Amino acid sequence: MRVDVVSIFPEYLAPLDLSLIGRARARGVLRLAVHDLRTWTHDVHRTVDDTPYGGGPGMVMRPEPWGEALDALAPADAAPPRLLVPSPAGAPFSQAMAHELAAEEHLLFACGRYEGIDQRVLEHAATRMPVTEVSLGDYVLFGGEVAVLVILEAVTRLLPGVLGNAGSLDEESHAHGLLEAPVYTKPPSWRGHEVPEILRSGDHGRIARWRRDEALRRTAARRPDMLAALGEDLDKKDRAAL
Ligand SMILES: Nc1c(O)cccc1[N+](=O)[O-]
Repeated sequence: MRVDVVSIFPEYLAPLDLSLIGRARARGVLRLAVHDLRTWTHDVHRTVDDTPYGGGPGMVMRPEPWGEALDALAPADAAPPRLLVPSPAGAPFSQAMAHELAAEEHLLFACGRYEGIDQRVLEHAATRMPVTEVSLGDYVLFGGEVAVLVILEAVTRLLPGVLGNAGSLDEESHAHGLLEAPVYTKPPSWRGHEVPEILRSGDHGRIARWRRDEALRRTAARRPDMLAALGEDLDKKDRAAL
């Protein structure tokens, strides 16, 4: 997978050199490049923003640098990337979207700052590539860079060969519409708290049932919306756990 990220703060994306993402890049599973939007400015001050039409607080990111950046990173003679614009006005990011993005050949992230990017940039881009505004949640950040780190971590870990133990993808939260069950390790007793006996029984069938029941109970308590979405997918044993 090829990923390009455009930002006025490229150093914000430095964590993408670390850990599993760093290793995925070193192994060529992920070809990632971070670009400074100011590369595509031509004035002495390398201006990327201006005052908003219609008045109001703050500044808006100018269309010209973005237009040239997208022209350079998504040339007309190449297969178009999927443009992702982190924004509080975007579609909610989810594990399902992470799987969808993990299947893409080329992702192009545009990190907005200030009050956002001139809307015409997204309109023009949509004439030649898929454009998705995506939101991490209903709160306000300084810009899109932090969202890119979150999205890229969720996507990269789904790429073949990135996780040492691909099986861990099966039981984690949101993998099957439920929150994951609690986890324990040694020692069996710690500060008066014991590991549930079932987990030390060696009975893998009962352990799997216990984990499913705990996941159901957690999801019912913390995310009833997720449980409701499962609806008919719950069987009699599942319903007995609730
Ligand atoms: N919430 C927010 C923002 O305020 C700015 C950029 C991106 C996001 N977001 O992805 O949620």
